[in-house]
Amino acid sequence: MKRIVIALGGNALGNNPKEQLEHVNQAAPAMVNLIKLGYEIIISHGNGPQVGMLEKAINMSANLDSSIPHVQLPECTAMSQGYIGYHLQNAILRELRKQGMPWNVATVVTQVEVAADDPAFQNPTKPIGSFYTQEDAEKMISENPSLVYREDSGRGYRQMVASPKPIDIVESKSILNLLDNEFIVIACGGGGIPVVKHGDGDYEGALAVIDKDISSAKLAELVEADYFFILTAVDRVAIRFGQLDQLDLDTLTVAQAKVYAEQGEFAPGSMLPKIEAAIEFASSQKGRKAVIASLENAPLVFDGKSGTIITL
Ligand SMILES: Nc1ncnc2c1ncn2[C@@H]1O[C@H](COP(=O)(O)OP(=O)(O)O)[C@@H](O)[C@H]1O
Ligand SMILES: NC(=O)OP(=O)(O)O
Repeated sequence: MKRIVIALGGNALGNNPKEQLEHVNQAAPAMVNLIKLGYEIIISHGNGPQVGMLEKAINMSANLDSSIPHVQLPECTAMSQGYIGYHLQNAILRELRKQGMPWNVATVVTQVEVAADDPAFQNPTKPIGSFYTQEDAEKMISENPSLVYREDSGRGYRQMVASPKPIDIVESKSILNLLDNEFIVIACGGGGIPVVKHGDGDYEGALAVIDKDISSAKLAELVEADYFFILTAVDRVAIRFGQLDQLDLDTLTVAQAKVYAEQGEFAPGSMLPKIEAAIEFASSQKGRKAVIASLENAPLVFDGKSGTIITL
């Protein structure tokens, strides 16, 4: 049976529980339809806005009320996996029931190993949380100089955190076992909880947020996927993005994508990791297709009528 990995963008999931429910409910029928067509699906998702919201909400409360503990990024990613997985698995289960399909759904709390000496720990590039004006961002930096805020794809200023490269999916055996037993698996949420492996085999959480597109490419490799859909907030990858002469692309070869990436066409921390993940997947084996498209138009995307297709 052919396998499809679907990576859902954290920004495309909306800014609050109500919006998130609407977005996953809208996408669920199209995902279940893929199962009807004979594919196995594996779902991953981002958590940029959500992990930032959790981290800020809990730590601001902890600053005001000593009975509330401070929490760090790995715990916040774990929470975001539960929060997003809960909505996703319910939306898919409801759709499966409606269609009388006997599949099960499971969200796997997934840890992803990173290297303790990854240089990314010294150079924060992953945008998390809400978008702010430059003035608000400068105010927050003056209150806490250890924070980094930078502009994110013309959408405003966001907090930047370290984003080390994923090395290995700790729960890979559980994911494969669930797939072999007819489960729709939701895994690697928020790129996975970043962990460093110690000599004794124990894992320790790392202060970072892994890019979910790069982790999803690892997930696609693990499950030997045939297709890799990266669903975000734009219909297609563009060159000259945001300019008057923006050009949306229907197709992109790996070679073209590399050239455009070198020319700086894709914003770091947003479109660039999607392109890198698509290149990694499409290059790994001839015939593999990666598609970057919008979550909102998921039915059209799975029908081949929207999105940018990246092939070797
Ligand atoms: N060249 C480009 N083509 C299309 N979108 C781009 C490009 N460069 C930057 N972007 C921006 O990247 C965003 C996708 O990244 P992001 O919001 O981080 O994704 P996610 O949905 O995974 O959270 C798009 O919505 C768009 O605003
Ligand atoms: N963790 C992560 O990559 O999240 P986004 O897709 O929301 O940026």
